[in-house]
Amino acid sequence: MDAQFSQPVTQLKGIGEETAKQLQSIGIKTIDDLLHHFPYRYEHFEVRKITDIAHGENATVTGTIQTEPFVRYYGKKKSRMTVRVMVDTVLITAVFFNRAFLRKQLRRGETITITGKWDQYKLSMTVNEVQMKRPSKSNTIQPVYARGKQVTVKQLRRYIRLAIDAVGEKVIEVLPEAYLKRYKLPKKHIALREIHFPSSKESLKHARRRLVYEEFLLYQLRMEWFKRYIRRPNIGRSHQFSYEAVARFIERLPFSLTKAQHRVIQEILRDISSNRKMNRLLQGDVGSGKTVVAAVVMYAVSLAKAQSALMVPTEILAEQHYHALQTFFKEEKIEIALLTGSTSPKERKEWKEKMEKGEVMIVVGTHALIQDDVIFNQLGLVITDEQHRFGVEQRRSLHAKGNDPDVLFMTATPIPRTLAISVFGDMDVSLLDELPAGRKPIQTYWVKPGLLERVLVFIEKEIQKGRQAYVICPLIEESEVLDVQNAIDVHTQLQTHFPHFRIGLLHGQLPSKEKEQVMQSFSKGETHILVSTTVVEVGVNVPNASVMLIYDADRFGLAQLHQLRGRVGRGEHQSYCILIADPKGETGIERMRIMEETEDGFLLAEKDLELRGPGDVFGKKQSGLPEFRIADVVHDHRALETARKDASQLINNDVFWKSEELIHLRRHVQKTGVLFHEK
Ligand SMILES: Nc1ncnc2c1ncn2[C@@H]1O[C@H](COP(=O)(O)OP(=O)(O)OP(=O)(O)O)[C@@H](O)[C@H]1O
Repeated sequence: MDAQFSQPVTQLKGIGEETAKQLQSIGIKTIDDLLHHFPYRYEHFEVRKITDIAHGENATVTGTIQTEPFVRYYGKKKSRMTVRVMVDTVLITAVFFNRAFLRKQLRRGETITITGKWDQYKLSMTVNEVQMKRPSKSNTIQPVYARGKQVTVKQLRRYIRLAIDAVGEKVIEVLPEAYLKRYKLPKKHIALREIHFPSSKESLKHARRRLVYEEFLLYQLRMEWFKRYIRRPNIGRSHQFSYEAVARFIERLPFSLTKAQHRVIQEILRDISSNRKMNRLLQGDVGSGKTVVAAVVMYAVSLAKAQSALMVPTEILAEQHYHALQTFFKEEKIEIALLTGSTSPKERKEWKEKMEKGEVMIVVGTHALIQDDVIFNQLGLVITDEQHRFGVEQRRSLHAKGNDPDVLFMTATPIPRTLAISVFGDMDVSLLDELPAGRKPIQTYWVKPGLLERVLVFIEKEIQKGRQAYVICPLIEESEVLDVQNAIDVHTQLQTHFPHFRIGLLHGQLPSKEKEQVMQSFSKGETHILVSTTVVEVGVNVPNASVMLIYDADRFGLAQLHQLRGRVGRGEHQSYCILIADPKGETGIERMRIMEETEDGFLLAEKDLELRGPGDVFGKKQSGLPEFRIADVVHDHRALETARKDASQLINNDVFWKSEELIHLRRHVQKTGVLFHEK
């Protein structure tokens, strides 16, 4: 970033063309690249007293060599070398495997520092690391770098040392003095030196803090700049409608809205009535009632004589939303269209004509909505539900159908707020953080597969009470490979077990019509149990269902389990989620426990992130999370939040555009080609 260091590495004394080539193989071209090639971990060598080290522990000691090395070879390459070393007042044996080449250096009387595994009974240490001297301090921390095939960590350390020494204090300080003071952050040149060659744990911590903050601040400044200035000329349509009419519509709904629903509706209505294009993310935990929010907003848009499109990822969901909207709009004279892959050509033609003429104000559909031949008369609002499932391309093409329509993304995937900001930083976020009144907490139990019989007895009782149950089996196709329960088998087993119950089977390979029928009959209460793959994960709403049984639960992400669990507890009945799993590792056990303990989707998502990393929560490819050089959006989320606030303050203050001190930040912001989000 700093102009003076954008020179090639060959400018450093000691780095020739050959080395430069090797460095290039790991993406290092300039001095600046070298400076910012941060260690991904550190090795800590803390010299300890031999008497303080427990048997089997890995530790570092220093001592004097007492004997000549003794080497024994096995075959051509293998060797075991021992040497006696006086450490403190204990004579120990240092054991080196396959390092006979060190023989000449291990001279009697020399001081060495060794790191390895201590055997208290044999008084020996199996050595991993050796330094032929006493360390200058009792505490040394060595950086470990990501390296290529051609460059070793040792070489990298040397080259980076060259770069650090060459630039010295000349590194440009991008952060304003006031910020350094406020957060007690070291200056850039100190932080760079300490991150590569820490003088203590403490100074390493501060160096990292500083670099993380800087990285986040620069990122957030670009986001804010984008939000305030780039987006500003993007003037959307101002939808004019009567707030009273909307209030009356809300009055007519079959239930009264929660406070959160009211608040979120206000936020969205304000957006659509302003002439700034809306770009908003509505996050609501499972069952928080997002559909009705969408209905109210679409109603308002229809009052403004514009059309709305509600795009959902599956046909089942499209059907369901369509039915829900019909109940909400039952007393209105507003026609609603349903457009999915299984809409008949005749119906499709009719709907399309009506949409083009502007006779249909609300359209619900799957990706069938975005085909080229679908033309809107006056598309004013696009709502996409579960946006993670749509590719950017699909969304873009729907937006393109309107004259810059307002956009609302709805998601039940609980993205922790900080992540939401880093992913969708250029969006406003609304939160539905309240469940409708009268919901009882879902009771979650984790059981081992051996207890299945008892679980089935329990399900039987619930069905006798008039309730229904879901049974989820993961992945129909890959059952052999992954050794998962096969939905078809489970369906057959259950039919044998419960001959008097009607049991439906739902999976992705069924023809759409059949899927729809299966879902409909479960929805109407005609089937008692629905055996399904994860197709029902998103959005399915059958309030009478009170049991969610999940096989092989440890194969799912927590966020996904939470989604599945959210299919029950949607009415007034006490509901249960039963997780069948036999996780082997600690993490797996921990995950099942967390599911038992918490029902808060956001907390779960944070836990999931901690345990598995963001890629796994959102699916590696579609995670869309920006990559940072040193910062970690999960672990450093506080810094991310601080940086976001600071960035917003800076950008909105005139001083930012004038101050001499802020020139470097300003330059950074104005660089183009950094806005990769949804543009
Ligand atoms: N304020 C309310 N009072 C009572 N019931 C409500 C309220 N809001 C929504 N509901 C009902 O709660 C159920 C869940 O609502 P909805 O399907 O919109 O949830 P959602 O937020 O889309 O959840 P998910 O992401 O799990 O699908 C529906 O049956 C809906 O009619």
